[in-house]
Amino acid sequence: MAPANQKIKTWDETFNDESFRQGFAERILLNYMMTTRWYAAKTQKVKTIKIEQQMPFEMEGDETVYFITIEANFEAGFTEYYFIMVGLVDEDVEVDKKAVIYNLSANGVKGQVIDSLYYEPFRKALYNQILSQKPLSDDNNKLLFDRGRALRSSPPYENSRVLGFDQSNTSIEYNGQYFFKVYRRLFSDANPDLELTKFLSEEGHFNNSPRYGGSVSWVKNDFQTISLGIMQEKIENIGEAWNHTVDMIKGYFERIEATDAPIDDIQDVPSFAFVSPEELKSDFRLLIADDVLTKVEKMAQRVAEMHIALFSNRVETQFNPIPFNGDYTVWLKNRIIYQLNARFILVDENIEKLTGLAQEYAQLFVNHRADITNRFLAFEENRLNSCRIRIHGDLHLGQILMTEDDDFYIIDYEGEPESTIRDRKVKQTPLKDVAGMLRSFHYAVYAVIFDKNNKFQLSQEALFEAGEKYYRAIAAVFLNKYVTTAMSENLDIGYESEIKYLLKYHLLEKAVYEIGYELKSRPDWVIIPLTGIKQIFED
Ligand SMILES: Nc1ncnc2c1ncn2[C@@H]1O[C@H](COP(=O)(O)OP(=O)(O)O)[C@@H](O)[C@H]1O
Ligand SMILES: O=P(O)(O)O[C@H]1O[C@H](CO)[C@@H](O[C@H]2O[C@H](CO)[C@@H](O)[C@H](O)[C@H]2O)[C@H](O)[C@H]1O
Repeated sequence: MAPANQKIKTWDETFNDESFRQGFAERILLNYMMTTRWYAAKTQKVKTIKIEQQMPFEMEGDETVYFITIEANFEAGFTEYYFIMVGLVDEDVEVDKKAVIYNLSANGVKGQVIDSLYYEPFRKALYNQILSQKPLSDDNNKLLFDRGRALRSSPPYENSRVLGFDQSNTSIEYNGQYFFKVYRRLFSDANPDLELTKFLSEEGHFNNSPRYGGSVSWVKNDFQTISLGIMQEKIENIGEAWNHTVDMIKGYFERIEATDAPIDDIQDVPSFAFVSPEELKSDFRLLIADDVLTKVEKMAQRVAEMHIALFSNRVETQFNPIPFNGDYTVWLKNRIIYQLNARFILVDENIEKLTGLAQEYAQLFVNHRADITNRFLAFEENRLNSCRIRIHGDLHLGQILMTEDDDFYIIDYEGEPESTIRDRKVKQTPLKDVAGMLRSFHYAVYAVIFDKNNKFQLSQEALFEAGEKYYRAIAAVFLNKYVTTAMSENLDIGYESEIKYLLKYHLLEKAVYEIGYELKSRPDWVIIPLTGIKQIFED
């Protein structure tokens, strides 16, 4: 085996050889990326691929890991950027199979080229670099390491592990207490997740979002800073609010069945009402369960507090609240109409593959094309006095972690996956997030009804009726608590009619977005947003 320093030299020379890097990107990296969860463009044909930027990171013992960005141009005419840290380890170093990109054999040196996140000594070095905040730079680029509030006391490195649930990102747990999310797909700007997590933690003093622990960013030039990863406090939790809500809804249907409660007699709360739990009839409260209402109120309170924090900076243009105006209206309508037209095409292409109720509702959606389009085009900013702020942008029950003491933490501020980075940062009404939450409760009701593993005695018609009553009651309790909390801190969301107007708008917008998301990622679920749209039109 070659001596260690020769190995290092060979790796450095090899990696800095332009023709090696080109072949590596085209023949090796692309194949490797196809095996990962985070490479989003698996179905797209790549036209060209290259290592766009690289920055060496020297570890103890002179081992070099390269931070690289990969530029992939697709035949369909778009470009995506990805991020990976690659290093060379000896053949006998045991690493997770998932991490091995390639077995290198060059100039008598053999080793494994790996995704270094899976290499503990590298994770440790990365952690220490964040604590030290020492930048790395060369002639063209700079990598910045920032340490935030959660790591202010510089807790020494103890241990780390790659967490199993990587999707679009890869997450590392440090010292059992910190959560480091590495962004795999890069935007040509700071990631909203980083901007908002840092703001809420360091400035907004919102306690129910993970405290900001630090970040790694690539500064390309004076105008472009690209987020590579964010360190944050790990929230001890008992799972996403989604799973708990689904269980709560199952409990509701089971109680109806167990008590033979006539569904017609269940209280009918009007759509978009603001109702406190005490205003619900006691027999309905028993069916829903009081602790469920308490949890719904707590979630509403936390969402309102997040918005109050995001509303708190009146000075910095990045965060200050602003009014509705013509530019926003043009942007909003263009974006929605573009998305809507794409949805009609997508539904049309898929309608024959759908069956039963899903096909029936998809046909209804297509038949309502003019009506839906007109609702979006009717947006009128002149009647709006409330403000726009930076918002979460993709809020739903899966973005809320529940704790053992029945509290809730809001995570993942990356925004809607389909939107461009610019669109994700446009200030919008906070009621868009509220609409996201209401859609999520509606989703949960129908996810329970359509889940074939649930063997309810009630007919589907009865489940729909009971489910809609449940949804309207939960939505009313959520809205009541949200609005009361928001108003107590003068969060400018407008008065009742404006609130309802904006909510209706964004509920429809969200459901249209969801049709596309479901048809592309889990077509069996498209029935849920289609039911949502039908319901919105019946209201
Ligand atoms: N700060 C945190 N503390 C604990 N768990 C977290 C934290 N942030 C994220 N998670 C866990 O990681 C999962 C994925 O995180 P998320 O931010 O939604 O990443 P992605 O955008 O890749 O889906 C969450 O559902 C949650 O279980
Ligand atoms: O969490 P992501 O940012 O990846 O959001 C995407 O995936 C979500 C599903 O995981 C999707 O949310 C939709 O399904 C949820 C239940 O699984 C439901 O709670 C949401 O209301 C519904 O929108 C989200 O739309 C998508 O952007």
